[in-house]
Amino acid sequence: MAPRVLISDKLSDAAVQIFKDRGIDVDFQPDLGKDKDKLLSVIDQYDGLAIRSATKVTEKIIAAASRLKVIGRAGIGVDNVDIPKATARGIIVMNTPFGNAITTAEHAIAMMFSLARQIPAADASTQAGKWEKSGFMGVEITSKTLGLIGCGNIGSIVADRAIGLRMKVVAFDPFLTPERASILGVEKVELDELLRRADFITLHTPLTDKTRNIIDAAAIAKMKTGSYLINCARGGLADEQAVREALDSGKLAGAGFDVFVEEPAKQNVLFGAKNFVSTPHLGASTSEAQENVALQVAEQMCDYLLHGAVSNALNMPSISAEEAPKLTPFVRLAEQLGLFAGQLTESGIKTIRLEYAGAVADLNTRALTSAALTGVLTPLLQTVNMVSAPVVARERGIEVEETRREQKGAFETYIRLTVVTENQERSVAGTVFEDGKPRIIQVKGINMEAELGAYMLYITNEDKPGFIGQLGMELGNSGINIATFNLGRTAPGKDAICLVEVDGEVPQEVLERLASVAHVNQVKKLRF
Ligand SMILES: NC(=O)c1ccc[n+]([C@@H]2O[C@H](COP(=O)([O-])OP(=O)(O)OC[C@H]3O[C@@H](n4cnc5c(N)ncnc54)[C@H](O)[C@@H]3O)[C@@H](O)[C@H]2O)c1
Ligand SMILES: O=C(O)[C@H](O)COP(=O)(O)O
Repeated sequence: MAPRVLISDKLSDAAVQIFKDRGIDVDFQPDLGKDKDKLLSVIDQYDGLAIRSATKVTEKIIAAASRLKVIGRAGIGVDNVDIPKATARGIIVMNTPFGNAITTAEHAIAMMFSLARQIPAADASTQAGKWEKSGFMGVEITSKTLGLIGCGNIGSIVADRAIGLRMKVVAFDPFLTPERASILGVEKVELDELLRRADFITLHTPLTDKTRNIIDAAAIAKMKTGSYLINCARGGLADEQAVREALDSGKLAGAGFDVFVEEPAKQNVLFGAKNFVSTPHLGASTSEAQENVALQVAEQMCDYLLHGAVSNALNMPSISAEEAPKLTPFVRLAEQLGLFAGQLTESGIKTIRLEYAGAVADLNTRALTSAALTGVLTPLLQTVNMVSAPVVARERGIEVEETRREQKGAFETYIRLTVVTENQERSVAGTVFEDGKPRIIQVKGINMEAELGAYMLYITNEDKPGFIGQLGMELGNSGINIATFNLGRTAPGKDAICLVEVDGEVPQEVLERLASVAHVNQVKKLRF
């Protein structure tokens, strides 16, 4: 059955066409996202949800989204999605981090000019027939200092445009390296210095616990009298009440906001203040940007739903469409190794170690580790997947170690997974053969070569004559057909491991009989 996608926000038609062209069943309901109850009642019918900022993907929506695999945000900000809850449910959340960056940067620059020349107020006055030529004295932008708070994708485009306008640009961004600042031509400064020096301040950070109210009354007090504030990033970065007071007192000569604490902002403390310019979250609203983000989100969602390729996910390592076919058999192998070890593990896991040797070490090992963790954790928690497994492991205090090394030993490439518990350390290694099928090549240091079928028996025994015959007889007498049989041992007469693929479920009483066969130490059934 084709995957089903719901578009619940106003996205360009280009997205609908892409979903259709790629064989995905798509419902385009641009206003549905605003109706929480309606969304809640239909969300269980979809594998994918494409949104902008109007759809709020809350914990409740996620809990009801029993089929949902991917949430695609046609845009940048994902503060309308409960990412931890989506991650816990194994739902990928992806965005389009660059598609509307230029457009939003241009909006910030437009705000700056609007404020400097009071264009909206002058327009209203002129069209009202007042011709107040002396009432709208402006300021020049050339040679003024622009203070960027946040110098990522959008902030750096704003910097580039401002430098082109002959402004001096200073930036506060703890993650901006001096090298990057120098490439951009901006001066990296601390926040207090920025507040003190800037004539125009523009906000370009996400809304986090650290950035909420980054411009509050105390910050405004440090700003130059007569400076200007622009917020085209997120409502809540500036304290709206404090900004209103600063506009009223003249501390701020103007403020331009595209975003508000509460949206849609039908009423706001800032409305009506002198030289306050506002737009209704239009930062990304150009036809170019909307086409970009719609195309990109639709392509990304299709790639994931149809091929497992992951790009721009916020809660999962990327897997490109090119690497997905190469990676897929190793993902399967990593998961099988994890399932193998997970089913044999009965006490609390302290550490999971992954060793990638040979060519596999050059693949996307973060994705492979996520797959291996999924396998280990699945016997404990049925609902875990590649998105949620790393988080679940971290929450449970499991240490995950990854090493990569040159090829060593008989196989060109392999993955070894070791599970360390309170009581023991158990390792299992595997590779992918030419036929693309995963094989187990070593269990607890014992070499073998086994394909894993749906029903397996894992038997540890002493290597003594007659064991195989007796095992075969017990299974035969119980009507259980052996599909494949693989043996390995440390040395003749010593510890041995037997992996048997059978054609169906092995009942408990048969397991007990097998466990009582001479020289058998342990019998376990495994499912793959
Ligand atoms: N108005 C709109 O329509 C619109 C459109 C697109 C994006 N946005 C918003 O613009 C903002 C910036 O987007 P972006 O694509 O540039 O994001 P980005 O992740 O590329 O850049 C954000 C920058 O903020 C910096 N940062 C994080 N915490 C900080 C802190 N405490 N102090 C200073 N800097 C900090 C980061 O290091 C990063 O460089 C986001 O909030 C996004 O949601 C708004
Ligand atoms: O984060 C974003 O991409 C912007 O806020 C744009 O939001 P919108 O897609 O709802 O216009």
